[in-house]
Amino acid sequence: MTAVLKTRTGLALREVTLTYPDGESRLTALDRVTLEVAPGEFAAVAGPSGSGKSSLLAVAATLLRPDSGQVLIDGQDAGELSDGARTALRRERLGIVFQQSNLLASLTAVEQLLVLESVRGGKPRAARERAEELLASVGLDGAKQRRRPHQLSGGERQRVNIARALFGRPSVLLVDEPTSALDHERGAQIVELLAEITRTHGTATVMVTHDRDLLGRVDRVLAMHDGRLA
Ligand SMILES: Nc1ncnc2c1ncn2[C@@H]1O[C@H](COP(=O)(O)OP(=O)(O)OP(=O)(O)O)[C@@H](O)[C@H]1O
Repeated sequence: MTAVLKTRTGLALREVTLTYPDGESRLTALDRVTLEVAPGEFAAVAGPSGSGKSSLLAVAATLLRPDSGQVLIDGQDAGELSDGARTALRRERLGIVFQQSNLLASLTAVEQLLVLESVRGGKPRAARERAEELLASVGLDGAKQRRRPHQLSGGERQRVNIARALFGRPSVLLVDEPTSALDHERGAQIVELLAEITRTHGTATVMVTHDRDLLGRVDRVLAMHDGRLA
């Protein structure tokens, strides 16, 4: 597989404000949020329910356009791109792990990764090897790589999600509540895995969580309250 050379500077949000319609007025979900996460840095955004954590992730993922402010991925201002260019930026530079596992029920673990490659049009054999290596690196090997989602545990499904997010060699890895469906020990293992991935893959990683017990392994904790970062 030809590696795409990427200039990596990570993620930056500058004075980002996001509002939602709220009856006659608007609700401010993000209030002038500024944040930088460097390559190889593991940051957590923690805060109570409704404080704006998922909104922050959606804006960083370029899935929601802020009312004002800038979102920069490896220095590229997402707001200045066409829809097509923004989709390409997302595909080439972002890895996103959503709260709900959105694995496809009919596909095996390894196929969950390969389905992305069929979209990208790379070489099938190299892609399969890379998919198998990535799954092994997140702790799924052998027969488990050939299982479908319902034949895997919640923690194993989350590992497939993470491997899938890494498949496109993202610069920025965005992870929403990765441990919400897991017990404490398995949750801690997933956070440990994300810390290791951040180091070995050099991603700028942002994990959203409301579980303060899981913050021991991160480099930086950003506290979110009422749409603001402390
Ligand atoms: N699509 C929407 N339309 C209107 N208001 C919304 C929408 N999505 C979120 N909100 C509101 O924006 C605020 C921030 O929500 P957000 O989901 O970002 O918080 P959160 O910190 O992720 O919460 P949780 O931990 O419960 O997932 C909340 O007041 C929420 O009710």
